[in-house]
Amino acid sequence: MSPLDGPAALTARGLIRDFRGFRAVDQVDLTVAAGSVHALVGPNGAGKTTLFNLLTGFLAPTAGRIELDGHDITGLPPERVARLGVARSFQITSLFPQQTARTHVELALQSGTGLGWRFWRSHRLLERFSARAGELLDLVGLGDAGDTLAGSLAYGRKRALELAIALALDPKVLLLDEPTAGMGLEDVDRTVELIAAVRDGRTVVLVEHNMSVVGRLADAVTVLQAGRVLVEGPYEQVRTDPRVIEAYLGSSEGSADAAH
Ligand SMILES: Nc1ncnc2c1ncn2[C@@H]1O[C@H](COP(=O)(O)OP(=O)(O)OP(=O)(O)O)[C@@H](O)[C@H]1O
Repeated sequence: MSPLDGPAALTARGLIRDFRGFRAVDQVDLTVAAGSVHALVGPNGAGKTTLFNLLTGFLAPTAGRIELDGHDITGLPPERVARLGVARSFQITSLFPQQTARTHVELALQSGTGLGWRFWRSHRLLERFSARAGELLDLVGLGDAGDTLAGSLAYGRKRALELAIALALDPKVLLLDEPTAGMGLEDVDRTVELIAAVRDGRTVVLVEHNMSVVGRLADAVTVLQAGRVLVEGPYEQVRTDPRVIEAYLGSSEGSADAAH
């Protein structure tokens, strides 16, 4: 059975977000099936990041409702949303260049929220988490980099570290914001394999521009345009939808695959 036939993990109904009169997200309905990989795609400015921020509590909606496993989480602050099991990958800017990869994961494990570094503790306390931190580093392919300073990691490995930090929360729903952005082909392939490995037992929502990555990972795709849902459905159906091709290429020729 496809996860798309099962229950929803995350839903949005009539979601609206205005910025000083400008409607960035406009009446969005979204259903993310439990256990699925669900991609959010769309041209620049379509509202993907804003929607992501709404789903994780980083922004409050102007109107509408968000449910996690059927429970209303609308308007909850990001810490609460994270504790309920929704984690997002960190941006590289939130890594501490002078701390090791292992320390980052230990701190995320001990914070219990996956959100941050506000409860800085002693190294002795952190040691409690070192075995689990090692497992998570192994999982994302950083098993050999535990003692490496985050600032010295290559770009693709920094992104892998962000993923390990997000996974420290053991989230039910993992949100990944452009996980392959700025990567060379090799790192893209590694990241796709990594996401395929960590999706087991979880729901993954990803914003992704690279349609080949979407095709390899996503069960379902929501295409946004000008803040609205243009098309939603299984990947194979969405990629050949004339409205999607039009939105990406501005003509009915070609295919969404060309829109990297
Ligand atoms: N804080 C803000 N204040 C005002 N306008 C905003 C704000 N955040 C986003 N917007 C506007 O909302 C629209 C949607 O932006 P958003 O970043 O969500 O799009 P996106 O689909 O993620 O684009 P991209 O692919 O370029 O990241 C854009 O027109 C943007 O300028």
